Formats: sequence, C-alpha cells, structure tokens
Amino acid sequence: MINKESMEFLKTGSMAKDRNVLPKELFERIIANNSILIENAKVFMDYLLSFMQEKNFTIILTDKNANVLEIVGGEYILQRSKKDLNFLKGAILNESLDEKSAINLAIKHKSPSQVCGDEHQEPSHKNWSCYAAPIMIEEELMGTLCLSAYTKEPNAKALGMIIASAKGIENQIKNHLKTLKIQEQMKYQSAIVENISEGFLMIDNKGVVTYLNEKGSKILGVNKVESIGRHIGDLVPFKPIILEVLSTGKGYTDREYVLENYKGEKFHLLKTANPIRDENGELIGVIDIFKEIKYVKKMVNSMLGAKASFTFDDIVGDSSKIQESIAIAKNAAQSSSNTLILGESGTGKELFAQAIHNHSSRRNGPFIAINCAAMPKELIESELFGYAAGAFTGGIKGGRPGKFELANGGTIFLDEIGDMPISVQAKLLRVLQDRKVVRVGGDNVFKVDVRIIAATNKNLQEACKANEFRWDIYYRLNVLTINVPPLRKRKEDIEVITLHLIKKINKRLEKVVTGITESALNVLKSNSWKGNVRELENILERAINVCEGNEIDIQQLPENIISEQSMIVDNNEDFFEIMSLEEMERKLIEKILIHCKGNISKASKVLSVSRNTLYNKMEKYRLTI
Ligand SMILES: Nc1ncnc2c1ncn2[C@@H]1O[C@H](COP(=O)(O)OP(=O)(O)OP(=O)(O)O)[C@@H](O)[C@H]1O
Repeated sequence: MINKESMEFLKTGSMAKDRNVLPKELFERIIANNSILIENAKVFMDYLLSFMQEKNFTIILTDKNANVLEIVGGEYILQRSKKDLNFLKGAILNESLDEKSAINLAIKHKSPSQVCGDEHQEPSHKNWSCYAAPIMIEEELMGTLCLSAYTKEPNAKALGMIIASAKGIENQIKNHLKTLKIQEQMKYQSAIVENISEGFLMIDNKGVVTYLNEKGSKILGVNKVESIGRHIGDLVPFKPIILEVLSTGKGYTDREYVLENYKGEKFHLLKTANPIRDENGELIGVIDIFKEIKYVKKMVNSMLGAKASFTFDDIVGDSSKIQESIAIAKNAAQSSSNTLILGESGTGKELFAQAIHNHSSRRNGPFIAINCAAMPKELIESELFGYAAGAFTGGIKGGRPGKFELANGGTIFLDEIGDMPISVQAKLLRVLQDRKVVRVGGDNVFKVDVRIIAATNKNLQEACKANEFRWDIYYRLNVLTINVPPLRKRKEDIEVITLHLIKKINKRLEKVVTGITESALNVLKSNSWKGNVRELENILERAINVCEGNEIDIQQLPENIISEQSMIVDNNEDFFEIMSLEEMERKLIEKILIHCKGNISKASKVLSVSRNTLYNKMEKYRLTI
C-alpha cells in the first residue's frame, strides 16, 4: 500500500539524474532479441518476489548492455526505484554516472557484485543496497539479474539468492535452447520424411503406429493423423510383415511385396524394415520404409541407359524403298499395336524400333531391347518375365523383375524373335493377349503397359510351318509389319549412308577423314553387302583407322570387297593370285578395257568413274588401248 507520506515523497522527493531511456522502436527490437532471456527470467523474478517476506525491493533484469528489460516489485517501491535509480523498462543503465553500481560491476567483471548504501557514488542511490549477478550462457554474457532493496543495510542472504536465481535462469535457458534445437531438428527430419518418395512408417514395440508420412498413408490407404496411436494390425487388411521384425528382432533390406489396402488399391513394393533399440539394446520399435517398384524400375532404367537414342532423322537413305519403310514406321509410331520388323541382319531393324519408340507417345518411358538369339535358352524366360523370391537356388533373394516389368510404360524390343524357344512362347502369348506377367516360380500377376516391337531376319511363316514358332504369336505380332530392305536392293543409298557413317565414325574415333575417293566409293557400290549397313559400317571403321590422309581410298578397303568387284568382271577366272592393291586395280582396269573393246566411255561407266579418272589411272598404270 502506498501511504500518504510516500505519495508526498514521490511528488517532491529528489529525482535520480535524468538518464537516457531507449527510443521505443529500439527497445522493442532489444526485447525481441532477448525474448528467451526474458521468458525464462520472468518466472524466477515472479517467484523471488512472492518468496520474499519484505516488499521493500525490486528485481530487475537487464541485457548485456545494462538496458532494463523487465522489472518487478511492489507499486510503491517501483515508483521509488524509478525516481532514485532510473529503474524502468527501457532505461539505459550503463550510461549511469554511477559506474560502481552492482549491475555495471557485474557486467564489467562477469561476476556477482553487491553495492550497499554509502558505497554508491550517486546521492540518490545511497538509500539502496543492490545485488547483481551475471547470466552467462556458454561463457557469453546474456544479461544480469539484480535485486535492489530500499535500505542502506546489507542483507546477508540477498546476494546468494540472486546468484542462485541467475544460475536457475541459465539452466532454464540452456534447456530452452536445447528444446529449440531439438524442435528444429525434428522439423527438418519431418520435412525430410514427408518429402521422400518412399512410404515411412514407425511403430513402437507394441505395434502401435508412432509415425506415418503422407506417402505411407497413401500406400496403406489410411488417414495419416488418425493412424497415429492405433495398432498397425487394425489399419490394414493383411498381416503386417513389419510385426515379424518385432517378434524376431531382425530387420531386412529391399524385400519385394505386393499389398492390397482396404480401398482395394494394389501396390508392388520394395520394403526395408529395421528394429530400433534403446541404449540398453532393448527393442523399442521398428522403422519401415517402402518404395513403389515402378519408381525403382524407372531409376534402374535410367541408370542402365534403357533409352532409345535414335530417331527417324538417323535413318539415312533417299531410295524409294527405305522412304516407304520410314513412312510405314512413322505410321506405326502413332499406334501402340504390336509391330513386326522384318529384314536381313544389319539392315537397321533396331534403328527403326528405336525411332518408332521415340516418335510415339511412350517416348519418355523406357526402351528395353533383348536379343532372343544371343541369350542361353534357359535364361530367356527369367530374363523376360523375371523370377519370384526363392524361385531357384542362386537367384537373388527376394526375386527379380524381368524385362517386361522393366519396360512398363515404354517399349520392349524383342530382337530375333524367331529364335525364341517354343517353351517360352506360351508365356509370351499371355503378355501379347492381356499384358499380364507372372514371374518364374511366382504366382503374383503383374499387369504391364508395354508396347511390343519384334524383329527377325527369319521367315516366320516357314518357322510356323516347321512348328518352331506359334501361329497365334505370329498373327498377334504381325499387326503392323515393316520391311527393311537390304542394302543391295537400294544401292542408290550407299553413297549417302557412307558419308553419314564416315562422319559418325570420324567423330567417335576423333579422326580427320572427311570423305572417300570416287573409285573407293564405286567399289562399295558394287559390293553385295550380305551384312548390310552393319557390314558397311565395320568396313568404313577399319578404313578410317588405317587411313592416313583425309579421304578413304581403295587401298584402305579390304581385299575381299575389291576382289568381289573383279569377280563380277570376270567370274570365270579363279582369282587366287596374290597381288598388291595397286596391281589389282591395274589388272581390273585392264580387264575392263579389254571387255569394252577399248571404249573409254563404256569402260568408265562399268567402273563407275569419270572418263578423266579413267585416263589418269591409265596414265598411272601405263595402260594403252
Ligand atoms: N539407314 C540407316 N542409316 C544410318 N545408319 C544405319 C541405317 N541402317 C542401319 N544403320 C546402322 O547400322 C547398324 C546396324 O543396325 P541395326 O542394329 O539396327 O540392324 P539390325 O537389323 O537390328 O541388325 P540385327 O538383325 O543383326 O540385329 C547400326 O549401327 C545402325 O545405326
């Protein structure tokens, strides 16, 4: 209670020196910066106030610069301390003339201090005894706590009390900071767990869900918030395998599972579950991470490069035959129907298959190619359809998806389909009919969305007649058919393909070959190309490797190609004589000249060189008519 006398004093009593008070905005900023200090100190300040019997004191809290942040005390004593000591929120005490005040000393020495009665320098302070203690966190000063009693007499317990309270505040702040750190970490952790593409489930040792992320709740078909606190067995319509980890104490990595939730949604998952143990090794829960296999496959495909790199622009050739094939293939790209590409080996069937895929709506999906002839018969089935966990000894634990599953959402290219073993064809028929795959040794049926392109250099109808290939498969594959013509039936394409391949190989081998001489090109044009474009590519690669100039010449071509040309000229004559390439060229020109009875125009036509080139060669080899 403020009595009459006291009121009188407040009106007339001597005032503390008029000292600075922080401007409002700056004070608000300082308050915000010291919010943790204030929040934790306030509890102690209120407690101290209620604990003390006498009410002739105030308790103030300052920041590290002696700015008053908080003040508590009885109403009268607050007014009095305001007048005598400038104790009010926002006051700047370090500018006090009284450098020897308890607060300034505690700040300066970072240790508790007490200043009583006449020890004060300021006259208005002399009726007070002050006790201050620094508040330190990790050796850094945060502020001070000060008790000022309106009495000259020192109080034996006051300093001890203020030191203990400052220590209490320090501990409180440390805990507060720890909690904030933990909260922040948890925020990060939950941000991570919420943003991963996998489902994340945590149960305690009784099987009760303690955490489930958004993705996990989608897969399990349950409400994320409502699941917390419920037993996992009550949430799903199947026996949760995560409970096995609780009973065995053993986790597992990347096991494959197919689950169906209460909504009837089916998920094909790869699961990893691990027990959580406390510091004594006691099992306290299980963490379960499950990812949808379709994303795993996508990743596998992108890492294995299961992509089609060629487009129709890569199919070189101006002949009407190849242009016709390209037009049919472009049409095929617009549909998802099964497609059969027929052509001799090396004609570019895979090139066509890739171009079709890249031109189709599945271009962003995988392109998976498998050569049925290059694979041991026993492996084809599991390569194509995968195998279930434990299907055979030696198989990877947990099973493996096959090419059809990996091609989901894209295209599968079955090269050399004519070589597919008859035993595997029945299973292939099922995929062709209803796009369903059953792994070897398994019974789960996986639906796949795959476009099938098959290719062969065999006559499939003949193979069907010989019971080596199933008619039903043949008819299903033969929905759209593309015939890729052999190179010998489109000789007009040889020049443009050669130039295209030279560029391509040159780049790959980092060579400087830019072209081919006319005579070398003519040799190529008259070859029969049993191995088609692949053979041409190989011959050019070999030539570029041995070419020292920047044009490929006859000398760099293999002998069998040149001799094939001379055989055409004189196929009655055995050609086993060993001779140099130049000799061979000379002999060839000589034969042609004889064959054409010295007619230069005719001979140059047969040799496919200009008259000038022929004259030059004749001069070089000293040939006359
Ligand atoms: N028209 C073309 N233009 C450019 N390059 C071509 C052309 N045709 C084929 N090639 C190239 O020839 C090589 C063989 O082509 P590809 O592998 O597609 O033939 P294939 O018919 O599938 O062979 P196989 O029957 O032996 O599997 C590849 O390097 C390909 O790029």
